[in-house]
Amino acid sequence: MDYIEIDFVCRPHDEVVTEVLSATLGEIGFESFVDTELGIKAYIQTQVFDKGALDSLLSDFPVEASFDYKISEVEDRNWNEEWEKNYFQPLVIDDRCIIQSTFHNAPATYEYNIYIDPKMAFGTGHHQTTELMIREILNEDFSGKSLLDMGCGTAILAILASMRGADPIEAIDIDEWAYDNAKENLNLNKVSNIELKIGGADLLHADKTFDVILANINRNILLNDINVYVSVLNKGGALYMSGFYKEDIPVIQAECEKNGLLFDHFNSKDNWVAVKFLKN
Ligand SMILES: C[S@@+](CC[C@H](N)C(=O)[O-])C[C@H]1O[C@@H](n2cnc3c(N)ncnc32)[C@H](O)[C@@H]1O
Repeated sequence: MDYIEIDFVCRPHDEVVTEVLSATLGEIGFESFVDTELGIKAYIQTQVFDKGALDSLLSDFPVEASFDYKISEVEDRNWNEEWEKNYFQPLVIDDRCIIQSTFHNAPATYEYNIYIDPKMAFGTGHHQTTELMIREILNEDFSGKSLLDMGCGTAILAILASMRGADPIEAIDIDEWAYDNAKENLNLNKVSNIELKIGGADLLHADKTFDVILANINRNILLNDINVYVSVLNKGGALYMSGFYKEDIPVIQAECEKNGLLFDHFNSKDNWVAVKFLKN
């Protein structure tokens, strides 16, 4: 999948401006953000990028600030290598779970030892949303529950859910890179009860339903697809979602309630949230 990188110079360059900028860019499809000396770099899938939407966002920016930006295309391979070298270090969550790559040699002495070679796929645990979802999985009993990991990326959540007893599991991602990478990671972790598929919510049908659905994607895709997720969620089942900010909870909650779900709780980190809803 091709990505566009936008290098923003922010004036003033302070935490409020960069946080509001990444939050509002997230609303128009930007997926990841890296701090730089003068502002941030933001990444979006080429096919989702809309320059008009970006310019109107900047001209209506809610905080006193001005911006210069430079757009460039990012080659998959360079992005991947740079990212792996610079950002992916072994990560321990709650002293229970370690996520590392095969090129790390951290001790694998935790309750859950996960190996992820991320390539271009999203999901090493380092993004706040992945970490929040991991915490949700660590805190729930998934034994014997059928589970769907929608937007699986590296399949990190499905792999941990499998280690926590979920079975059977389906993991779906719209991105071919993610599919290929998830397949490698299932082999690396010797997990054999996860069926991988490429696609979106159109792959979900009422003849195959789940006790648990995990969906760490983004606000707009979730809002669009919640009704489909609910249609394949069993009675008494749980829908966990992340990929959006605290201020998005009311609109996500309204869509869930419209589809008959009940709010259970949310968790947050750096303004990102993971939420849990139940189907009665
Ligand atoms: C934020 S990443 C999450 C990856 C991983 N589940 C995690 O928690 O780290 C979102 C993933 O959703 C995928 N995705 C985007 N739109 C989707 C859609 N409509 N249906 C399914 N997957 C989608 C992306 O390709 C990406 O791998």
